[in-house]
Amino acid sequence: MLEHPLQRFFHSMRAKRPFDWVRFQRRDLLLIDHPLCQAVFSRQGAQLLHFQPQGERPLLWCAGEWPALSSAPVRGGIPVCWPWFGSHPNGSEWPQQGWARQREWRLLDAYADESKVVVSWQLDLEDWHVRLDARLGQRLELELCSYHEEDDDCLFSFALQPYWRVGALSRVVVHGMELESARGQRGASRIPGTWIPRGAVKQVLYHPGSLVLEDGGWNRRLRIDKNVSAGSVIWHPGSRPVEQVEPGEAERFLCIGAAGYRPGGLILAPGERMRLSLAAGLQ
Ligand SMILES: O=P(O)(O)OC[C@H]1O[C@@H](O)[C@H](O)[C@@H](O)[C@@H]1O
Repeated sequence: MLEHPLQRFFHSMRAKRPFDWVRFQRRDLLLIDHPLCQAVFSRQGAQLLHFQPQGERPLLWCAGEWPALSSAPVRGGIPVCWPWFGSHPNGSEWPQQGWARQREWRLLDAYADESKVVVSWQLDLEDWHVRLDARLGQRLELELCSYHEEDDDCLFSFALQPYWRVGALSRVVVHGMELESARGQRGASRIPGTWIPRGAVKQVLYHPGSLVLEDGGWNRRLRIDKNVSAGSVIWHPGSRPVEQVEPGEAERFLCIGAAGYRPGGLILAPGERMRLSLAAGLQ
């Protein structure tokens, strides 16, 4: 059995290296096959759906069956939430997590050399612009940069919310939380800061450091870095049924990402560039 539904393209690889396109479940997919990694982006949402460093198991989880409606977001990989994260501050009729996941992005650039693959995507929606730069090798690095050309300051938030593939959620421990629980306290570094996911979780933590996802099931440690000003978004549905997650599949992922977010939203001035970065690699 495949450990990721998109590994199928590399098992039967007739693809041109390092880049090729396929049409799959009503989406355009950019396949990347490089000596350092294999990866798949969807043009819809500029979503990195699959990433597997050479010699390792996949880092990302992705649903096997995608919505028939091609504008509906695929669950899995690294969704780009933009230009708002979570619910829209003004109304529930707006799509959860913004427009970016539904739209077709423009591929700006894709090239590779011995040490990396670089892929850049852009989405322009009237006066709003966002660019995603990805650098892939043994680890992955993503940077989002956004600005708008409205006349006034605007409410804004964005996030990269990865679904990390784990051997078994029940054997996961997350390290690095001590930085949050310790904020402002003396002797903080002595607080043992491990967190064991149990049940549903939905949180944004503010701390300057990295988190480490230790996966006892696959016996590996994933280090997750973000830019200092970003929050760490942590999400899992627990036993609640969620679209595109088959029974038992929720045991195979945990979302830990980066969010440029504050309750009520951030203010983005006209022309101001706001960046969000996320990097991850096995230790
Ligand atoms: O189902 P979606 O839109 O992909 O979002 C997944 C989850 O993402 C989290 O960030 C939100 O806090 C949850 O409310 C949401 O359910």
